[in-house]
Amino acid sequence: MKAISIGLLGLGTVGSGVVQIINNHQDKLMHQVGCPVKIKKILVKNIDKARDFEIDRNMLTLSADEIIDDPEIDVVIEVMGGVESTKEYLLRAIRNKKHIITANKDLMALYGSELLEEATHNGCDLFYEASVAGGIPILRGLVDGLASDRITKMMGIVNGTTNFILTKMSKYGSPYEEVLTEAQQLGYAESDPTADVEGLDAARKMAILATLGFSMKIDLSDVSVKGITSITKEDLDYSKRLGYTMKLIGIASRTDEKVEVSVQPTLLPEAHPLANVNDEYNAVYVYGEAVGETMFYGPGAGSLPTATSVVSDLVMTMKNMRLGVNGRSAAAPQFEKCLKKPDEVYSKYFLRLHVKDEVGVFAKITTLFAKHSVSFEKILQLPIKEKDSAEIVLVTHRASLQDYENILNQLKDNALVHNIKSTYRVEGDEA
Ligand SMILES: NC(=O)C1=CN([C@@H]2O[C@H](COP(=O)(O)OP(=O)(O)OC[C@H]3O[C@@H](n4cnc5c(N)ncnc54)[C@H](OP(=O)(O)O)[C@@H]3O)[C@@H](O)[C@H]2O)C=CC1
Ligand SMILES: N[C@@H](CC=O)C(=O)O
Repeated sequence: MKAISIGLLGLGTVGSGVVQIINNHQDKLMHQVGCPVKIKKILVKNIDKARDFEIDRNMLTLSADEIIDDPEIDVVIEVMGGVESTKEYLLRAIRNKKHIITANKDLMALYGSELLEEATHNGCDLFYEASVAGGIPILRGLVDGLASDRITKMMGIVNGTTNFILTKMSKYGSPYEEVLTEAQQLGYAESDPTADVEGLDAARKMAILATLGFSMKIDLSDVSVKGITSITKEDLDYSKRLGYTMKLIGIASRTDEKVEVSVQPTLLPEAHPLANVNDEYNAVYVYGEAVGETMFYGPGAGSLPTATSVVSDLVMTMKNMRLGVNGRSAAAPQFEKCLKKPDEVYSKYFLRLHVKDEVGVFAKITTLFAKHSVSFEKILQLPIKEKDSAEIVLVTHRASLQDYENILNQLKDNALVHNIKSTYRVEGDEA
């Protein structure tokens, strides 16, 4: 019985997990697909690098061509990262009739449709389950499990690194830099962690989720993004005091055929299930018109969890090979994209202001909000050390983004306001 031959691009955090699962689960794979699975070659950047697991050095190569042009290799697994040259490697591999499995959300968010089209054209599979939420089978859940439903909203934590950082900062008061280093050491962060902390990694995942969930081509540039770098200890303390937990939340919502996709630090009521998703764990709520509310939960990053998704894609590809039905992993988007305008996006907002400490200031601020029909759900007014200043911390009732941005602009120009310290979205009381 001929073994399925794999070429692996990358042997880092995810790649080493893939090797481990394929080697340790041979019996299970054999049972699932009816033939052995063998990794033939592995592309790395540095052959002499010390690795904390055993690997036959003869399997390692510095030349991608040895994998892409090898006619014996059936499936290319890409876990090296990068965009432009990685895209060229995968396009060439597809044209050489190799099936592709990738964990690369940077690539899929930017060039997913082009790669999927090329794969379909060449009768090849292209699966990318690990690109969103690591070990959680969310893409298959959307595309297969909820295939019969109309998805209206997806909301969740889709970046393990930032969830790890926010958990440690708010629960234990750990310093940001220290926890980021820990997340890097644990293999959760991207090679350049800026993508994690600036929200870009989560935005790529939300673009992929929204494209699949809404059958609409959502581009990365359609996602509004704010990361966690400006969150302060004071913000976390005030959030707690008001009964909230801060999380980096991605939302993709659709009303009629208009959509909003965003990633931003968000306050959730402490009892909200997403508020209790901690460390590197991810969770995504998916609301369907027929099914109602579903929640997908699990490890969002790390070697073996992510590799589990990669190898599950491999099993799917091999089953398709046995049935002779490869090349059907892409479904063309069904709907035209129409993004919501700021006056169609509604939320509550947390706002922290430093104002002049004088009689009547609070009433004047309230009046400014009231002019835009925005009222407050919670409010704290506190003296601060700075001379002549007071701090106001408030949470609004639901308001349109347009109204809220107009209010912020007026506050910036108001002589009573010394400083707008921070503002965050507040979610979680309604679907
Ligand atoms: N880490 C995680 O938890 C998750 C990661 N992902 C995605 O999986 C992919 C891999 O991530 P991860 O394993 O963490 O990354 P690592 O940095 O740990 O590993 C990258 C691997 O690719 C090799 N490599 C990188 N660039 C090149 C190049 N130009 N030529 C040849 N080899 C190269 C490296 O070689 P060498 O070993 O010699 O340095 C290394 O083995 C990324 O797309 C990431 O976004 C997805 C979900 C979760
Ligand atoms: N850096 C990513 C890895 C998985 O996609 C994360 O932290 O979620």
